[in-house]
Amino acid sequence: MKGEKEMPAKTGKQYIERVDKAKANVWINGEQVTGNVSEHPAFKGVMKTQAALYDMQHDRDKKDYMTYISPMTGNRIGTSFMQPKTKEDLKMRRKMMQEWARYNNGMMGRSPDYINVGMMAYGAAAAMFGKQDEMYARNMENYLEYCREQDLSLTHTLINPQVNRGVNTAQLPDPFIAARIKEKTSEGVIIKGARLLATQGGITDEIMVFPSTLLKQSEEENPYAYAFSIPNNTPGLKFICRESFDYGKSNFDHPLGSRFEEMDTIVVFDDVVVPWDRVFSLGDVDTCNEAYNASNAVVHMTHQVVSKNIAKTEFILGTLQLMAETINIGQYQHIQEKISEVIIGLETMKAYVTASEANAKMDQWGTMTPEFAPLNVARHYFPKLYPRFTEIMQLMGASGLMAIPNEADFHSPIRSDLDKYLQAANGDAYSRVKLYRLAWDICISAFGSRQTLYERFFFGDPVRMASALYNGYDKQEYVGRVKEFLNRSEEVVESK
Ligand SMILES: Cc1cc2nc3c(=O)[nH]c(=O)nc-3n(C[C@H](O)[C@H](O)[C@H](O)COP(=O)(O)OP(=O)(O)OC[C@H]3O[C@@H](n4cnc5c(N)ncnc54)[C@H](O)[C@@H]3O)c2cc1C
Ligand SMILES: O=C(O)Cc1ccc(O)c(O)c1
Repeated sequence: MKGEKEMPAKTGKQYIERVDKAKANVWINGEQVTGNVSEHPAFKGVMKTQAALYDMQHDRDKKDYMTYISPMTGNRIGTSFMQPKTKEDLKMRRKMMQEWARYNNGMMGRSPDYINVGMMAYGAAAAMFGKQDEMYARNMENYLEYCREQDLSLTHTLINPQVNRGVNTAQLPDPFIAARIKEKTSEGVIIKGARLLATQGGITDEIMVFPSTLLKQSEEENPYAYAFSIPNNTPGLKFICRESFDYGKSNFDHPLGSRFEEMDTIVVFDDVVVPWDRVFSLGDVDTCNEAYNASNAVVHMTHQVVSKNIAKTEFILGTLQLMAETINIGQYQHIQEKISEVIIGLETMKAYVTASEANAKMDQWGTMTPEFAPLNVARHYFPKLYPRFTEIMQLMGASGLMAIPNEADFHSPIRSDLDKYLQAANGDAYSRVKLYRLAWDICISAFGSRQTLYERFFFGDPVRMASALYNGYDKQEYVGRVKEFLNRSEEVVESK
């Protein structure tokens, strides 16, 4: 290992300057963002938060685990890019990811560590991309190094447009609805069509365009089989945003939406030229289908997800308990039972992560890899838990979730009414409304509803994921035990 050199792990300011300077083609509310994206009302809150995450890499008290020394360059870089070699490395990486997650209360699912750990795994497993052409393996390896040493932020897009899920992509009315390979030239590969749903689309440096839901092994699927990454400002690339859930309100009024609104974007490729050195796989259905699992990217990304969900559950638990204390409902048994459900969820998530780290093993790519089974179960379980958490918040909050005048009301002539009628057993009206506005932003607002949808779907369709779990799980040992038991009881009957 070389000695420690400069520190390219970037600061928040560098993050913002880089994204602003890139001037990606982002559309929102019928208009193209032409000025600095970080000053646009839809993005400025979340970019400020993301900048704060990057600044933690430079915090004197945190930098020893938020960053590490790159064995390749001696640079001090972000820990989420680290290839773990020991169980201690995994723990350090979790500590780093949870530091970020606790800052955003688990409300930013696509903080850059999510893709960084996936990219680390793809880069470590680069050899698997080189089956058809060694160049792809080299590209993958070089790209990981580039992301890591430049501390890039990445969005990603894996899903084809939701036009007709009853047919294969190739059978849609127009073969260029789902983004596909149009042409290969000396410059690179020309891609045309669209993909969904790039969260953080307009506020990152680059986009990773990887395969998702399994492609069928057939000639007609080949143009849809590819993996590449390009800068968000590549000519022809366009991000179409949904309406923003950051309405420009204060932190008091919209405590979460004003800070953590990540945005989701539809990605359009209008004859985008992907340079050859950014192509990791092309027309190779097999490699595309196996990349996610065989590289163990799925395992490392799930390690991030579950670590993040621990922070999110802690925050839900704290909010519920504070609500119970504020209006004095903690003594009722059903309230205790409901909060216990969240405690059980929290302890379960913690146990899954602990087990995955304790049973971690070195994989074939030289990466210390958490045990997948507990993490896999956690990623199936949380989409069921989280909607229940928000339901519990509604059931405990009741009218309190609607008796939430905003900050302007507290600075108006009706203040004395608010102080009198919205006071709480434990707290004045202002702090009680502040808390209940937070609860509203968790379980009712557009921001909160999107969080619930996110937890249900962000890792794939839960129905098909459950089928994959069912089909991949070895059940025969248990079937055998039952058969053995049934036979055993017959023997007892016969011998009587
Ligand atoms: C808030 C949010 C953020 C997201 N962020 C990202 C991101 O950053 N990057 C990214 O790439 N993706 C992202 N996604 C997309 C996510 O990966 C998909 O939502 C998920 O994979 C499900 O795919 P789909 O939305 O196309 O649903 P569909 O596949 O269209 O499913 C719609 C419904 O039809 C059913 N269905 C469809 N096909 C079948 C079938 N074959 N068998 C059984 N049932 C079927 C499903 O069960 C579901 O009920 C995000 C999604 C959300 C909601
Ligand atoms: O690949 C799939 O089908 C599901 C999937 C996995 C990881 C993601 O980040 C994502 O958005 C969707």
